[in-house]
Amino acid sequence: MERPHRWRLRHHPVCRRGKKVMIIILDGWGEQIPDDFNSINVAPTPTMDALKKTAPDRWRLVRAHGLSVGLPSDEDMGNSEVGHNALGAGRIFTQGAGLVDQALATGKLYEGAGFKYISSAFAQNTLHLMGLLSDGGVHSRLDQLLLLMKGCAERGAKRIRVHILLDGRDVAPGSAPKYIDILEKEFVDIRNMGCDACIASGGGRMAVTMDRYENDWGVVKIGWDAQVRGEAPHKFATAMEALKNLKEANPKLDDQYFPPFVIVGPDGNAEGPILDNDAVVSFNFRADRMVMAAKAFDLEEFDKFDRGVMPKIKYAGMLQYDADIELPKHYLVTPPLIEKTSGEYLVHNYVKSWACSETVKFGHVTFVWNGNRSGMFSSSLEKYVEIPSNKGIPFNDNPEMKAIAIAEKARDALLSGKFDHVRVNIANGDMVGHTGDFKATISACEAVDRAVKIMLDAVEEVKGIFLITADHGNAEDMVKRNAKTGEPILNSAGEPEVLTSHTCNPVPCIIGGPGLPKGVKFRTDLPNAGLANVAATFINFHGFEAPWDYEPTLIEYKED
Ligand SMILES: O=C(O)[C@H](O)COP(=O)(O)O
Ligand SMILES: [Mn+2]
Ligand SMILES: [Mn+2]
Repeated sequence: MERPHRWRLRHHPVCRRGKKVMIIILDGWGEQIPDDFNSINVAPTPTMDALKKTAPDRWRLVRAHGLSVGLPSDEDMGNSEVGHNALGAGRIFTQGAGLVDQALATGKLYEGAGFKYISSAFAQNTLHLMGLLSDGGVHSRLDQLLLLMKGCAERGAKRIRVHILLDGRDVAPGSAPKYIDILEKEFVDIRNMGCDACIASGGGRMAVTMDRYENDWGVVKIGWDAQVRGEAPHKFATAMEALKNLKEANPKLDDQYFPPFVIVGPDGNAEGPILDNDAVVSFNFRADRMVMAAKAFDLEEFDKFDRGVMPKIKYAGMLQYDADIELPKHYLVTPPLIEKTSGEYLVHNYVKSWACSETVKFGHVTFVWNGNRSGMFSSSLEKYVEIPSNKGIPFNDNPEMKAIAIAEKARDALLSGKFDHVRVNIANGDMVGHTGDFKATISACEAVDRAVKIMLDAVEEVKGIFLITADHGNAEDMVKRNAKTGEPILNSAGEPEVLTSHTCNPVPCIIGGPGLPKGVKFRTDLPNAGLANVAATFINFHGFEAPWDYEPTLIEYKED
């Protein structure tokens, strides 16, 4: 029998109400053997090192990848979306990757309203598929694209144009040709089915289309020009030729930063501009880096850049990227419904929250934390602060990013006495880790440690409680490793191969502060606990028992 839902939480037997609680999410900060390729190990991090000495009572590891965060398998590394969903919701939900897998395997994807909408264009017009071309499994998956393409061809698509975004961030730098090759081979089968298919445009994900949280609309505009108008500074006959030529011109160019290019036919005309009555599908399942493009494709009123003459298209997302604003209106797979998150419970129990990050992670600690929900639950009990990220500077050129500014704002929020729950995301370990620049990532970790110190000093001053954790690993491993020996894999020049992606490593979870009741420590009966166990833990720190359906708390109380 289902229990009647109640928002009001019971009082915790040991933790008292009214304590100031600081939640610090270190983005991309995992635990890995402390060798020379672990930037966190190499960086001077005195504050984090001192905390580790409190293990096992107040420092432990939690799982942040695979099944623990709702991904299809334990081979899947964690990511910010699934990590922050689990942290904020206190439960594990099957995430976009798995939902798309299921919808394709069962054929349900082709029965939904979204597919019906786009397929009405199949007989006479072109189907455009746009998204991240890799098997990283964070934003999209190549096998899903191939299945979708085939499914569409089987169901009458006559002309398919694929607009590719090169990865090199969730997968190895320089791996783009491998994925293009697989795609090109699939086109042969598709053409044999009577469907004319090819790549129409491309570019690196960080330079073209996949900006997030409105950091730089220019990135979306250059994608728009290439995809919709068939206009880009570089034109080539094939994507492979584009990669070869652009790399020759700039050998340091990484996949993720490739400029936009358009594929042209022998007549010099673009192979696949988006025209009236065409169908367009963005095949990324993850929302954050597709929301901006989805707005450009889906909204009638749009003023972020000049779209030129807007073609009348049928646009659908692989998922709906923002259910609150119904963006996009049409989609192929229904996203996970993540309700009754910790933020909503805190509001119902009159806990005042303050959340902050810099632009590139702001949505993680607000929108994603709240179960992919826009806005606040209560404008009187919550405040969200965004610190503008640097624009136009590679993250490895300024590895300090905004860590100190966030920490100082969090310190001030805590000391102001106006908030019970102060929550931040410190982005450096992740954003700089993704560049693969080892030296810069060491500086990033050093800055993170300084930021943590500022916030912990404030917790000390208000006699509060802190909880530090991370959403997934990244900075702790900068090289690809032999799965069996753990040794770095060397390239032909004898150098370790760079790892730009996240990892499958666990992340630390650390509790403390003068407000933590004596005798509260980590329990030892949850060795496989994951990020979803964190919410119950900080709800306890606010003086409440967690909701009954949340993953169990990490703490217990033992009198000495
Ligand atoms: O979008 C990105 O930057 C990467 O694909 C994943 O990083 P994130 O999950 O930490 O955002
Ligand atoms: Mn992250
Ligand atoms: Mn990341």
